[in-house]
Amino acid sequence: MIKIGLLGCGNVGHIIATHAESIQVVAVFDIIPGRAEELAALCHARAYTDFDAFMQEDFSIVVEAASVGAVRCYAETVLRSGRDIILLSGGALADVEFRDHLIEVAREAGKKIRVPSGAIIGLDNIKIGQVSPPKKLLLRTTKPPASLGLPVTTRMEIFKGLAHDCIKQYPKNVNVAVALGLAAGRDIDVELWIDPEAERNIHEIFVEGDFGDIYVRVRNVPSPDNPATSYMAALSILTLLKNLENPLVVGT
Ligand SMILES: NC(=O)C1=CN([C@@H]2O[C@H](COP(=O)(O)OP(=O)(O)OC[C@H]3O[C@@H](n4cnc5c(N)ncnc54)[C@H](OP(=O)(O)O)[C@@H]3O)[C@@H](O)[C@H]2O)C=CC1
Ligand SMILES: O=C([O-])CC(=O)C(=O)O
Repeated sequence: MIKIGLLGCGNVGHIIATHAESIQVVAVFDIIPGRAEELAALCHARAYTDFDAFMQEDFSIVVEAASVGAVRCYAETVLRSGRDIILLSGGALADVEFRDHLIEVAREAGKKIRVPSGAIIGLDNIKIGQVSPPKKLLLRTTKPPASLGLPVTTRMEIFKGLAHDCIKQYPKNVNVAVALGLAAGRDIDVELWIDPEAERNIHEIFVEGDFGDIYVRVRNVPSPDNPATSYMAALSILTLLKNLENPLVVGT
């Protein structure tokens, strides 16, 4: 059974810890002691607020479900310790210098950085962009005001530009945009909308290239404990973990 260390005991951490079937959550880490202890009790793991002590535990992979800042703080140490890491806050990799450094560390350590599909669909074949760059690659994300904590009463665009700039302003809402860009091999255009009529977190992907064109729309149910995070993001990690050791790999 794969043993994991869970970095982040919030909304996604709870879903992973309480739905894990083919994995064992050995240790959990959060900056807030009460959160770590409560989650550890739920999944029979050990709770840590000291990262170095957490890293002494016996697990082979760290699942990050915390924040962009946590990735910057801890990912390198995880890789250097000889563990793989799954990054839900993949927005941290929008910083090219940090990304290149982390990839080099992973290469030296012989370990993997995995960025799951998270709250979006289609990362597998967007990778064709790495061999045939798309002419257009746009993500239009629409969220209800609660997801962004903004008291907006009419639909409005709050960001238009490149993913690497958007993630700086909205690190809890557009990790998907950075993941899309990592898959496609280039930064992508992003529109972020806030809509009081929207009941779901909606991601629309528009791609045009030599292959033809794509339109994908995902209408995500917000997570029960964090409306900014779509429930699908937690399911995506659970699925990644379930398939880690499967000899049959489906999708590009
Ligand atoms: N790639 C994707 O598709 C998606 C990515 N995400 C990202 O996944 C992450 C987890 O989401 P979710 O579970 O809903 O978030 P939550 O805010 O519910 O939980 C995150 C937990 O991690 C803690 N935390 C944050 N930073 C650190 C740190 N440096 N060290 C230790 N603990 C830390 C938080 O504490 P505190 O509350 O004090 O900050 C909180 O307890 C977020 O970064 C989110 O933006 C979410 C959805 C989709
Ligand atoms: O959950 C979502 O819909 C997307 C999200 O928050 C993110 O990418 O950071």
